[in-house]
Amino acid sequence: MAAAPTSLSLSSPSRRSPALFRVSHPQSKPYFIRSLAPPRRPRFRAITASMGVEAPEKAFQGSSLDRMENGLLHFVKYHGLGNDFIMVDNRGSLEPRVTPEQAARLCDRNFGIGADGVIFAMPGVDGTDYSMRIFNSDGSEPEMCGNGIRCFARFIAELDKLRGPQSFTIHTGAGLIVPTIQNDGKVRVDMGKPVLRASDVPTKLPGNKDGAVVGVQLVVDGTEWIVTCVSMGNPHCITFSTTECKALQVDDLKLADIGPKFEHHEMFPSRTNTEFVQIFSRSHVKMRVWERGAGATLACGTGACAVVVAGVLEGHVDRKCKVDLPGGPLEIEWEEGDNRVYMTGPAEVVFYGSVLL
Ligand SMILES: N[C@@H](CCC[C@H](N)C(=O)O)C(=O)O
Repeated sequence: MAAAPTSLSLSSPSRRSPALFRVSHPQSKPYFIRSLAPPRRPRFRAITASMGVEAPEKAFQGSSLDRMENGLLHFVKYHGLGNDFIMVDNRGSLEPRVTPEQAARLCDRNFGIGADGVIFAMPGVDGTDYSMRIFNSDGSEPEMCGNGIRCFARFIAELDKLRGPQSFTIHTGAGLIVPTIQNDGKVRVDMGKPVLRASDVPTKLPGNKDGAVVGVQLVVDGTEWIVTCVSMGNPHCITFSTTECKALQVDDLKLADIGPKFEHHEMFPSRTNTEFVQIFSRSHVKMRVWERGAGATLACGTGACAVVVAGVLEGHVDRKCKVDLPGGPLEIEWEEGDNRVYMTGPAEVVFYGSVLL
């Protein structure tokens, strides 16, 4: 990303969203610099603010970028089924280069880059290849992120210039996670064993099945929802039905109304992610998610895993199941032999950029 640009073009001008500048150089792949919205927040400035859009070639002749290099954070924006992340190369330190407050500003879709979270690629600990930490778009720090870890694997492969199938051991807040980049570019992840004991999820709902909360009633906003609680390192509350409606039609839900009421419900001391699920068959479901700390997202990998675990426990689905999310499908398998959950899905680069913190 340090290569001197030879051309600059505006690719998506818009009044509300930040402009993307496509930067080309003969020796490198094209990359993008995102010009942020006018600097209403003083510590978060647009690096291209002084560059005239009308005369980009001239603006780039000078050393304005060089002079700004010190305060710049280089990043790559990735997404997994539309669940999008600002990926930061943090391999030099176990201390994130961005504070939770800065992360929330970077994730802002109007005043920042726009993302569901900021992910840091850090040195490994306890013999692992790498460590992953993540801040949600509200600045809170979750233990794990399923779509994020697929992006993480592709990001690491890109940083280390690795081609073809690769496996990594990643230390996360949810323990050891192992993503494998397949020949087709998709990433299959060993997501570990689901945690079901109520106090470990955590939920204050009383366990009704070997300490797990499976298909119990929870009143939210005056409706009796039937819920199952699963942790994939991070907490999930999954619902397929209410006492009045045996089969949810998820497109009918007012997610922005009901989602926060689950997230902040007193039964979830660490807040919760919530998945609303519609069953098509024993091997195919559709879900919408309200994420803790990020709101409605287009996909949630840990959520899709938790949905299949909950679906098996409630007797709705088989252990191998396709989960449709607003951003696309994930293949999930909860293996009987080792009790581990495996997730397979895509991870893609969106653009490369730099921003002044
Ligand atoms: N989108 C993620 C989950 C990110 C963390 C979540 N918001 C939480 O706070 O637990 C995924 O793909 O798993």
